[in-house]
Amino acid sequence: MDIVYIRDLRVDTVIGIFDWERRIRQTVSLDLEMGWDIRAAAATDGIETALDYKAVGKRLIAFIRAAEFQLVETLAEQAATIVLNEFQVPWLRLRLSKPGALRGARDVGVVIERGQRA
Ligand SMILES: Nc1nc2c(c(=O)[nH]1)N=C([C@H](O)[C@@H](O)CO)CN2
Repeated sequence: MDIVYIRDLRVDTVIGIFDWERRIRQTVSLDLEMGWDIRAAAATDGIETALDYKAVGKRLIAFIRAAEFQLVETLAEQAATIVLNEFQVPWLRLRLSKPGALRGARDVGVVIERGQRA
């Protein structure tokens, strides 16, 4: 299975378990690897058979901007569901990072894999 990816998609959102976090917007970063056979797109040189990473990115930006979850787990899971269901992606690996959330660490977060990898 080939992979179409998006790296370090940064979006401001309401995220966190503490009262002060409910009153501000914080930046999260998303890395996304999506299983996709790219041969048809390469053979035709047409976007019709490609997995359009711009369309995926725009959809996720809109969703994450409007979200108000407490946990990175919830945001990651729901973002993954959107990609699987709306873009016919059979498998994905998604890293959701929250930069600066833990003093001394660059970022924290979750990595999930969903779907069936061919
Ligand atoms: N597994 C998780 N642990 C923690 C989360 C989370 O979303 N998932 N969130 C927080 C706080 O919101 C923290 O990011 C504030 O700095 C703590 N632990």
